[in-house]
Amino acid sequence: MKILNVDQIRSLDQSTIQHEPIAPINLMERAALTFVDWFVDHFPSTTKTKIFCGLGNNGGDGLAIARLLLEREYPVDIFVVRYAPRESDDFMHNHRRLKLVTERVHYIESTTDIPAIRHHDVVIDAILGSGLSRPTEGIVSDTIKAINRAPATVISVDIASGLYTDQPNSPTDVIIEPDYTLSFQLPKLAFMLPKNEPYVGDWQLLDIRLHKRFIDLAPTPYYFTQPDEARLLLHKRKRFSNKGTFGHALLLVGSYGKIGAAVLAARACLRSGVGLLTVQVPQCGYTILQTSVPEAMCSPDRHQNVLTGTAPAGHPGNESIDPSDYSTIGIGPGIGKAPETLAMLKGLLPTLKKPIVVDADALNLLAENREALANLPKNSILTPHPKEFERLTKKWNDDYEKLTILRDFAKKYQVVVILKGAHSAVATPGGDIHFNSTGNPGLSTGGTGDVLTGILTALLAQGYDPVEAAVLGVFSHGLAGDRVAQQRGPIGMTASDVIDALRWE
Ligand SMILES: NC(=O)C1=CN([C@@H]2O[C@H](COP(=O)(O)OP(=O)(O)OC[C@H]3O[C@@H](n4cnc5c(N)ncnc54)[C@H](O)[C@@H]3O)[C@@H](O)[C@H]2O)[C@@H](O)CC1
Ligand SMILES: Nc1ncnc2c1ncn2[C@@H]1O[C@H](COP(=O)(O)OP(=O)(O)O)[C@@H](O)[C@H]1O
Ligand SMILES: [K+]
Repeated sequence: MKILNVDQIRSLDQSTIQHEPIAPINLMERAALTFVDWFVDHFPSTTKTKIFCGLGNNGGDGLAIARLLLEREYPVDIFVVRYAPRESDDFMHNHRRLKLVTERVHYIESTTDIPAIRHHDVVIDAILGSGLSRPTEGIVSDTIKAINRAPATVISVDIASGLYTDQPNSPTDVIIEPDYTLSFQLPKLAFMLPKNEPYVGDWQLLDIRLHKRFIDLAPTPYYFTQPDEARLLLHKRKRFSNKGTFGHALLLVGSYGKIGAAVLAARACLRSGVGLLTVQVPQCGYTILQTSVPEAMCSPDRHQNVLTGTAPAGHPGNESIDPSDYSTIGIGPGIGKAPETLAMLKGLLPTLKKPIVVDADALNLLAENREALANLPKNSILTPHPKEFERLTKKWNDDYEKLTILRDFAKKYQVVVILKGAHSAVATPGGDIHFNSTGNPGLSTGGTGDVLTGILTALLAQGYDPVEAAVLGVFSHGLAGDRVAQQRGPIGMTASDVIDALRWE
């Protein structure tokens, strides 16, 4: 699914009006009806509802919603925030229609007009929508502050009033903090960004049947992965396949005290369909790995003997291993940053000809030795969390600047970068970003990133295109986390639970 910018959203509305064709006021009515359908599913008709409307089309939506809820006998009060002398045409039309059916339209011109909002009230925020062009001020921001202070449930129509759709807000901006945002047709870029969490709440899309062909043709670098899109990426298995069909992956993982990372990555790799797996761990991990992951072959690094105490602390690499014997390599989880590990990484990269997966301390080592980044095989997948990405690049002032840095980095090094977190962002070498739609805060626990590395390594080994592997991999990883959360709640989820919940169908 595409994410369009605010100018494109405006053109999309116009295109729908022209091509369907449909009168603007009827499109607004359709939007209001879809909102009301959701509302009646979630709140009983006894719900005391206060609808705050601005003077543009978002306010027009609010007025239409008010009329439709009154028809369904909800106790509704309407508050129009009169911050300017002019209203939009569709606002005025809906205002006239509403006045014919209710007396309960109130006007807010000064703070004394702002009503008390009580605990069981539900507030619908239709003050400002995607037409926001400057920070809120005066009576608009006073009303927003009053709504934010109130103990009521708040639902924003399309987008929280005061939140920009696709540009940064300043930290001093006054913005509605909703419990829900019900947004029309397509997600807004603002919903993908961590700093906006308080201004988005639980967001959902309402399908108002905007012009599909316009959306199909609209150019954008931003996408939001839908379940059917992810499923289409999945390779079907042929009846006469054998383990050789699905690649031989090599994982370079683990160090003393971090063999668990190796076990998790290996188990996830096997659960993601790899044909054969070899895991290279330091000598100290040999027995652990062979016992806990019997399906994997283990190639212990013989430099290391923890019993004598003379062993190197890190992951110096096993000279008997030839990278060209493997379909791909996953490197990083638990390897540490010892000098011999750095030497291994620096020696390995120039010898590689196929894309690999780079995670965790391999990324931190690259951050400290940025000249080695140029040796990454093209189309490799890097999986930094935000702190690792900052080490690889620089500090950003806001989430939008972070997206620019992310796209530039992926383009410069011709790699796929998965910036992990809620709505993990997959940046492609072509400069696009695919935001993930699965996952939950239960995944914020040690080891889930190692699981992702195992998944991605398995997908590359099976011959998936690296961008498709990244999009499908983060989607399936998040979905596994969602299955676990559904069964036992997000708190207490472990990385092993996520592996067990992986399903490829
Ligand atoms: N055009 C359409 O066909 C549809 C539009 N829809 C609704 O229309 C909304 C967009 O409507 P508009 O473009 O009228 O935008 P808004 O309703 O956000 O209002 C924009 C108006 O407010 C003013 N304004 C901007 N920032 C302000 C601020 N900080 N303080 C005070 N005034 C400010 C602008 O100058 C403009 O006059 C969407 O969010 C959605 O809710 C929906 O009805 C779906 C269909
Ligand atoms: N709040 C969240 N919502 C969705 N996914 C999350 C959230 N927190 C973490 N994750 C996911 O969990 C994984 C954590 O990876 P990482 O930070 O590398 O952990 P570790 O290094 O312990 O394995 C990533 O895939 C990330 O996207
Ligand atoms: K709004």
